[in-house]
Amino acid sequence: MTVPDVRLNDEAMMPQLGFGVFQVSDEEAEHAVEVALRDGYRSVDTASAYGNEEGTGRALRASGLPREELFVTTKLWNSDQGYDRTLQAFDASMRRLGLDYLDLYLIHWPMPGHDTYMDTWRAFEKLKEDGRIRSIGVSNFTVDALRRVMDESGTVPAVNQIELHPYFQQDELRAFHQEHGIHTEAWAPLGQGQGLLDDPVLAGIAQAHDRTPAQVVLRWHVQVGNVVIPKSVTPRRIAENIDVFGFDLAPEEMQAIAGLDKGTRVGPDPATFEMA
Ligand SMILES: NC(=O)C1=CN([C@@H]2O[C@H](COP(=O)(O)OP(=O)(O)OC[C@H]3O[C@@H](n4cnc5c(N)ncnc54)[C@H](OP(=O)(O)O)[C@@H]3O)[C@@H](O)[C@H]2O)C=CC1
Ligand SMILES: O=C(O)C(=O)[C@@H](O)[C@H](O)C(=O)CO
Repeated sequence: MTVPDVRLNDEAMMPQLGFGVFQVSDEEAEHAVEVALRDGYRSVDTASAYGNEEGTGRALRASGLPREELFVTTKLWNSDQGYDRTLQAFDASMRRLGLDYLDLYLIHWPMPGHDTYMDTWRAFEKLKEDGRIRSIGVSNFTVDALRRVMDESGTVPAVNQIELHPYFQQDELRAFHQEHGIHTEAWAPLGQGQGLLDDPVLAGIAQAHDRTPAQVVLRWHVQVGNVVIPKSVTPRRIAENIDVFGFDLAPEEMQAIAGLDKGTRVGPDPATFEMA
């Protein structure tokens, strides 16, 4: 299974579908990433906060795949924000991953009340200038935080990784990303497996294509243009989730899914999430 790439605003290419490892132990991540890489995934999304960078790194090395065929993302946790702390946290993540460069580094949350994301971003720019990171981006950033990063640094984040699924479609933020050349990456693309996958509209579309509701949701993301990083530790689902490039949703099916938006999150609100 080959996944198409998207071109980021710094000209780097990123697979449109990757593999997420939130809420997966280090050992489980090693096994799940090995399965995913065998099934054709080439992009992996981890974070220092997930506690599984080491297992992820072991699986990447065990795959024997050339480094340039892999796209690895990790994230700077909230308690490491600030210029010097970021440089140290990056080194620690790279040691755990066992990599000598990173494809994409994200500020995990803006924590606007702490007011440290600008210093953090300057460290990201330095790491990119030094060739240690290919692309720098953010996660859970609001329009206000994105504007400030762009206005004060002059650098446009390559990616904003945000909660996004049919029940929480983020039209306004996606439009802002499009206007400024920021790529939208969807976390919890399957709504974290809660409720969404039982939706009767998705069930009907899935039945019409002889696919599963999860495949329909992931196909919707792909056709909308999002980068997606579904997580699973179940081998059958890992294979199913990457098998979404052999069918198309019709305009009326895309429209029906657009109509499912409830504006309800499964995760924290970035405007107020300050956990450090
Ligand atoms: N930047 C951020 O703040 C955040 C980033 N993320 C990133 O995004 C990734 C994806 O988001 P995540 O929160 O994990 O949620 P997802 O939307 O990917 O859902 C994962 C859940 O769905 C289940 N599932 C997966 N595939 C299927 C399927 N085909 N059919 C039915 N159920 C399925 C999984 O079960 P099982 O594993 O048991 O198969 C798991 O319970 C994370 O792993 C992480 O990398 C996530 C949260 C926040
Ligand atoms: O998974 C992530 O990447 C997250 O940041 C979230 O899970 C977040 O830490 C959270 O949900 C805390 O309750």
